[in-house]
Amino acid sequence: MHVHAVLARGAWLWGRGRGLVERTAASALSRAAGQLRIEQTTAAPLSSAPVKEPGATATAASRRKMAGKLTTEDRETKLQPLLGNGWSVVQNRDAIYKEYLFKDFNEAFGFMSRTALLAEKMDHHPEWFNVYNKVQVTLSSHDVNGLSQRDIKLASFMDKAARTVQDK
Ligand SMILES: C[C@H](O)[C@H](O)[C@H]1CNC2=NC(N)=NC(=O)C2=N1
Repeated sequence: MHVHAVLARGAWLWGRGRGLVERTAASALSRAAGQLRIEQTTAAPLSSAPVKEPGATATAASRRKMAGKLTTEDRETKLQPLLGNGWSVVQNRDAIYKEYLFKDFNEAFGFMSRTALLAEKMDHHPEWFNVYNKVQVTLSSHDVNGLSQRDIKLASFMDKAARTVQDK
């Protein structure tokens, strides 16, 4: 083969090789994107699943009561245990506050991820602030402008989630 023909064939093969690499990379990317879409599709029903609240089988009257502000009795029986576990009542607002400290960002974010899943299911979201290993949380129910049973439930869950990620 003439030297030019060899060079031309070499260049053609090189171009083909590059094309193959690019096509392989592109199909890997689209597979990854496809997986992402699948994950999003399968995750969607979970996040929009109806919430099974503890009061789901209660009467309409008791359901209304559960959704409302905590009563004085609730505050003694349900809020007190949280106040003995790092939560404090916010000044000038019917809300509770706690600061969680983790080993690192990974632990803090794991805690936030676990919390986010329940928060979305409950349609009840924490006000929170994270820097590195610290998560500051305020809980209150905007619709009743104060503390409700939902804050007790979310606070208790967050304490459990924090212990779970810290034990790992
Ligand atoms: C429209 C929507 O259901 C409400 O805004 C939800 C969303 N998340 C919420 N989160 C909190 N913490 N309190 C609420 O009252 C509340 N209400």
